[in-house]
Parts: sequence; structure tokens; C-alpha cells
Amino acid sequence: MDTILVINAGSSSVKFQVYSVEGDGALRRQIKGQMDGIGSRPRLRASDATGDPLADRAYPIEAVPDVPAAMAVAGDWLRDELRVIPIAVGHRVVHGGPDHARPVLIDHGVVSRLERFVPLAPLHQPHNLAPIRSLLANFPTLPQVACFDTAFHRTHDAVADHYAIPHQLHAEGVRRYGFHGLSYEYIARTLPSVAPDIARRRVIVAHLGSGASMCAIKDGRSIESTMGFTALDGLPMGTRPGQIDPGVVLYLMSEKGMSAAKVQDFLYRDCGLKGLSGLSNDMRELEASTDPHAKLAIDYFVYRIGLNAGMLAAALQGLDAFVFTAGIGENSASIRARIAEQLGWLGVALDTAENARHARLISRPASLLPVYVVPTDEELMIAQHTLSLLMNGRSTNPRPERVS
Ligand SMILES: Nc1ncnc2c1ncn2[C@@H]1O[C@H](COP(=O)(O)OP(=O)(O)O)[C@@H](O)[C@H]1O
Ligand SMILES: CC(=O)OP(=O)(O)O
Ligand SMILES: [Mg+2]
Repeated sequence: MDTILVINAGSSSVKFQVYSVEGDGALRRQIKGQMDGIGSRPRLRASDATGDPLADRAYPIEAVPDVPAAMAVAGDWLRDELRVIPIAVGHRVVHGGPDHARPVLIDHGVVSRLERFVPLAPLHQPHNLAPIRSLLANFPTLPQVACFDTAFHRTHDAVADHYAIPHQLHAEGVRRYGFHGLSYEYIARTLPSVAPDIARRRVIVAHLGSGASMCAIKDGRSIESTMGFTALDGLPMGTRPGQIDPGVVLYLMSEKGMSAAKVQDFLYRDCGLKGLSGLSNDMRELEASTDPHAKLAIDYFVYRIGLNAGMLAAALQGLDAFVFTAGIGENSASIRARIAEQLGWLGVALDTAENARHARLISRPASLLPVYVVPTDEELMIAQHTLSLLMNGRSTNPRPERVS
């Protein structure tokens, strides 16, 4: 059986899927799994094509202290126990920089160009590139495809792509890239079948996971994102602060004597829900806690989503639907209810029963703004792009390169 392996290394998890390529060129999912709780309570879970469990294993924290260790454990399991030998591997690569508006077949030149973006995505890019490098060294003829979080946002107008800084820096690549693009691309492609009434209209998609962002989508295309040059900006996240006055960074350096490396570590690992609560980066733990700092962290998360929704609605010049996705967005009915309340001024009326059962449409028929829950599937998006590049030497749904 010809199979495609997909690897998606996020900031707190490694997700993988194996697809078979059928005779008619269709993709069929055979294995879906993830290693999460990395560095806290590592757990490998996987299921087969019918959803039956293939593995559910907890590991001691020392056995899986970080993302590379998680990738090694999952890779060994796939190869040694399930005998997965793919014909191609598709990778999520978080930062594609200014020149990648679509997925690419990987060679040594591509890898060295993508290395340049490691400082712009230190939680992700090194983990995205490590398995690519190792497969390139060990299996040089195995086709590998890089699919970028930034690519879906390359449709932004110049005004959304710039910071108010001298042009030279924009030319060098200091731009508002936006991230989680594979997730948004999947949602944009899925809406015509799950919510045809809104698919071509003005939609905010809230990708609320360990990393969190929101995207303004109009007629299936991204026009604005809460994230920018790096995945630090916008909403508060598990360990990242989201929008912060750059003056705070200057203060940390000039008054607290922190080096650039220390500040980087601080902003990527010690802030967000974790920093504000002093307890955890995991929304489940905060929701279960009675600590007032946990409550403040959740209040802040909900409040900032409300503020940013106002900003994106302005970018869209109106709003026709709101969509929740990713770990928190798909699984936490209580956070969705809090956000829906925050969006009350837009006419949102939540259907509490439908919300509690994680239905697709969770607003009442009388709601002025329909609210949906659409589970994302970045891995399927990657598998489709990988197959498309294998068959045609080009990606699906090609978009023109932006000319800035
Ligand atoms: N039932 C739940 N309630 C609240 N939060 C949840 C729930 N399930 C998952 N999450 C949150 O989702 C996050 C992971 O989301 P995910 O999209 O998988 O992130 P990533 O891909 O960045 O690792 C976890 O950190 C956790 O906080
Ligand atoms: C870009 C980003 O923040 O990704 P993740 O949510 O997977 O950490
Ligand atoms: Mg993710």
C-alpha cells in the first residue's frame, strides 16, 4: 500500500497521520495520532482508519522531555511496530517567509533557506526542520513536501502586510506574515460543504489551541490575522503573551538586564496563560482551578479574543459568521460560552445545549451572528498538498505570489 506520512510539530504536541493513496488518487486516513503533554505528562495516542485505538501509552517525563524526543518516540513506533514505510512525507513548516505562497518539494536549498526563519519561530521551526534534515540525509530520494503556516496569508493587501517602520525593513522581510494558515485553509475549504450560507462571506475563524490566533476570511481568502512577524503577536496563548507594548521588551532589557536570548525565552515560554496564572499553560487545568490567578488568565484570554474580534470585524467591514477551531475552540464549551457572551454586542445568541454537545452550529436560529464549531485538520491539508505536488509537481489551488 502506498502511504503518505504527515508530521505536524506544534508548540506542545507532535501530531501525525498516515494516509493511503487509493487507485483513483483519493487519500484515505489509515492512522491518526499525537504525542501531547510533552514535558509534563507525555502521552502517545493513536487510532486506525475506523477510529479504533492503536495505542494509548503514558511516558515518564524524562522519557519525553521535549518535541524532538516526542518525534523520535512516535517515529520509532510507526516504523518498528506498524511498519509504516511512506512514499512521501509532508511536513508542517511554521515559517515560510516572504517567498513561499504555496507548498514546495524539499531539497537541500529549500532547507537552508528555511533555516533563516528559525529565529522568527524558535518554538516550531527547529522542530519542523529536524525531521526533514534527518530524512534527507537517510533517504535522499524520498520526496518530502513543506507546507507553510504563513502561505495562506500571502493574499493580504499591502496595508495588512506592513508595520509602520521604514520600507527597507519590509523589503528585508519584516512583515506581518500571520500563522496557523494550514488550519485556516482547511476551514475555508470545508465551509462550502458544512456551512454553505457563509462560505463566501465575511468570517472570523478563531484557532484557539496551545498557540492561538484569529483570521479574517472573506470569500475564502485570508485578509487579516492577529499574528504578525512571529507567532508571538495577537491573542494570549499557552506560554506566549500575545499583543504587548514593545516598551515592555525595552524595559526588560534596559532595566532588568535581560539579554535578547533571555527575553526570547521569556516571551515564548513563560508568559500567556502560564505566566498570568502562575499555574499552567493548559486551559483544562485553569478551568479546573479555583485560584484567582487562573480566573484572571481565563478572563484575559476571553477579553482579548473579544477585542480582536472587533478589530477583524472592522477589517472585514462587517461580519457574517464566527467559527471556533483547535484544541480549546473544539473542546471547551465553557470557554466558547464566555467568548459568545463577549460577542453579545454583535448579536450572538448561543444555544447552550448545542454548545454543550459540541454541535457544528452552536448559535440559536435567532442569533444575528451564526457561530460554528469546525474541527480543524491541518494534517489532511498537508497530505493533499503533498499528493498534489507528487502527482503534478505543483500544489493544489495555486495562488499568485504577492508583489509588494
Ligand atoms: N477539553 C478541553 N478544555 C479546555 N482546553 C482544552 C481541552 N482539550 C484541549 N484543550 C487545550 O487545547 C490545547 C492544545 O490545542 P492544540 O490545538 O492541540 O494545540 P497545538 O497544536 O498548538 O499543540 C491544550 O493546551 C489545552 O489547553
Ligand atoms: C504558529 C503556532 O502558534 O502554532 P501552534 O499553535 O501549533 O503552537
Ligand atoms: Mg497546532
